[in-house]
Amino acid sequence: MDSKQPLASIKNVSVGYGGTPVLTDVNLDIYPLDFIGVIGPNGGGKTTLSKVLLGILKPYRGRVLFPSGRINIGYLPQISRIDRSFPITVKEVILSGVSSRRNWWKSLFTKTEGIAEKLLDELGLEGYEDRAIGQLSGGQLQRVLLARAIVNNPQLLILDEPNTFVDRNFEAELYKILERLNKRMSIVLISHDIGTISSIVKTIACVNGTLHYHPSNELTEEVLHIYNCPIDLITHGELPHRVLKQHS
Ligand SMILES: Nc1ncnc2c1ncn2[C@@H]1O[C@H](COP(=O)(O)OP(=O)(O)OP(=O)(O)O)[C@@H](O)[C@H]1O
Repeated sequence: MDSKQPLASIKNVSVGYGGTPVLTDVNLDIYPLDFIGVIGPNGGGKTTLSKVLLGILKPYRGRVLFPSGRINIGYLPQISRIDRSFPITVKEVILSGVSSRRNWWKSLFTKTEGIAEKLLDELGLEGYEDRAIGQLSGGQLQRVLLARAIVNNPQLLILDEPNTFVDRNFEAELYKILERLNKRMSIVLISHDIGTISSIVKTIACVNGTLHYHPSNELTEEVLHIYNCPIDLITHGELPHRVLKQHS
């Protein structure tokens, strides 16, 4: 694949809800094997950015282009949006991702046998395929949702706050998994946890009504100020710790 050609290209996009823009004049190119951390204050438009990439929201102005042709995009939604009482097994959740971007008749003839088990092995959840999702811990459910997001072997994986509700151990494991996946797919990682993500992402986008792209993973207070990205960086010991400013 030509790494000079973006997989996805957001061009001068303005988008929002009910005619009111949330994001204005956004530009972003996503290249093969990019790993972009998306940060910004609550309500700044991070999830809206992912919806416009996924084609769920249509821009008021501008366009989202896929210069190298149509691509598969995997999506890990915020876990808080998942109804855990829904009676569905781990395997059913993972396989529900298989047909979502294919024609129904194609999916009927696609060999799915063993795919869920293979992904569960890869993510350290072997033997969990027949469990109901209500019987999983937050970290286990995140892994299952990640398996669903990558079941189509996407070129681009978008994760919306995957570190919410997970403990520190799983968080470290998740980042290792993402580093491994990044060898075969581009990743867009939305997170409040700027201190931690800045050590694994390659570049950063600050989203706060518009988007400022920072072509490295090093962020200082000064850079955040220039980008008008109201996030405080506070250092605790070795790991930079972060606190988001409240809505004004
Ligand atoms: N379906 C919707 N209808 C109307 N307004 C919405 C809808 N979804 C989001 N919004 C509004 O759009 C703005 C941006 O929301 P979005 O979820 O993109 O922000 P975010 O940066 O992801 O926030 P957070 O960090 O809290 O997840 C917010 O003001 C939100 O209230």
